[in-house]
Amino acid sequence: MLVWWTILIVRCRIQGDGREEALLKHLQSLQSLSTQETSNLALQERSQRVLDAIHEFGKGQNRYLMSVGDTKGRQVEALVKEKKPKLILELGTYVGYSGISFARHLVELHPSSIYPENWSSNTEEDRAGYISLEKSEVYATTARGGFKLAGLDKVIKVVVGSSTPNLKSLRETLNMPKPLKFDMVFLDHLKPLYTIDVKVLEEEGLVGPGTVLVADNVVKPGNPAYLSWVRATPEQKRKSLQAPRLTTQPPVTPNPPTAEWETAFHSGPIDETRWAPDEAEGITAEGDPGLIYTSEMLDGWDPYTGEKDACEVSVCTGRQD
Ligand SMILES: C[S@@+](CC[C@H](N)C(=O)[O-])C[C@H]1O[C@@H](n2cnc3c(N)ncnc32)[C@H](O)[C@@H]1O
Repeated sequence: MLVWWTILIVRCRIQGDGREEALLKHLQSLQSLSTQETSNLALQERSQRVLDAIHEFGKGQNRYLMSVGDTKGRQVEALVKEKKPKLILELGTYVGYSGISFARHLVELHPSSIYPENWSSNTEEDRAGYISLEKSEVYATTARGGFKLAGLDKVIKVVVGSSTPNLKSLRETLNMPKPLKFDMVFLDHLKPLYTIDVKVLEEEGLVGPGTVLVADNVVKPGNPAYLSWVRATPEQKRKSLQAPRLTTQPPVTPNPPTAEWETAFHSGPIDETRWAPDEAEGITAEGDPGLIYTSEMLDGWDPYTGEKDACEVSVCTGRQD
């Protein structure tokens, strides 16, 4: 488990070894993705061609791409169609696979909404759109290229920078007046940042009753700190916040077996929810412990290795004062 954490952390920190730039060149060279070939296609078919081409590229030697993949991706797509979110936030764009998979449904679901190119425009308008945060400029460039080929460059806005400080200022960046919030958030960036970043979103009112949180990789490598936060009751969360914040990282623990979740929660969310990693850049947050989520795992598997993995889907159903 520790090995997986380490691999994922290292993977997520690096700017790539050139495979992501190579992917963009490859996509742009494919005749099947040229404007000539795709301009008459429906959005679903056009975007699917790009997804298939990304997936095929990732099968090559030393070309593993850390995308959500087909099985988990389709489950989240079904959720998008069911919940009909207007505003979706993604943490961790990478080369854009998940962005293409999920954002392509927005246009069909909300054909008469405005997809602002410039988010500083009129805040009264009925906005829909997909905002994706990515730390690496290199990955963001590849993703933007893919979004254009898929016909989604007007629907998806990529914000480049580190998640935690950018989430703090996101309401301002997007000129989103209160109480406007995200209807869906897909967390797929640095795993130890999930908990602190959700707490920042809760504090900023960018998630709240009605929001659906979807967190990838909660089995491989596992994320007990995050699961503790979204599965705890308001009482448990309030109690845990009375304990002092941790200044050093507690030992990384695997997900407890299902039968032991209750015990793990017995005295509030486990220790890691009170610790923020260095990558949070000094930002701390207590979240909004009054928010109530119903939370469960959607089982799936890794697109290339076939290992079991899952997304945690947490629907915020209300607030207890
Ligand atoms: C697993 S990949 C995302 C895969 C993508 N969602 C998909 O399914 O196609 C994780 C991404 O998170 C980015 N990342 C890591 N730490 C980040 C941070 N603090 N803020 C924003 N992005 C970060 C990495 O650069 C990487 O592109």
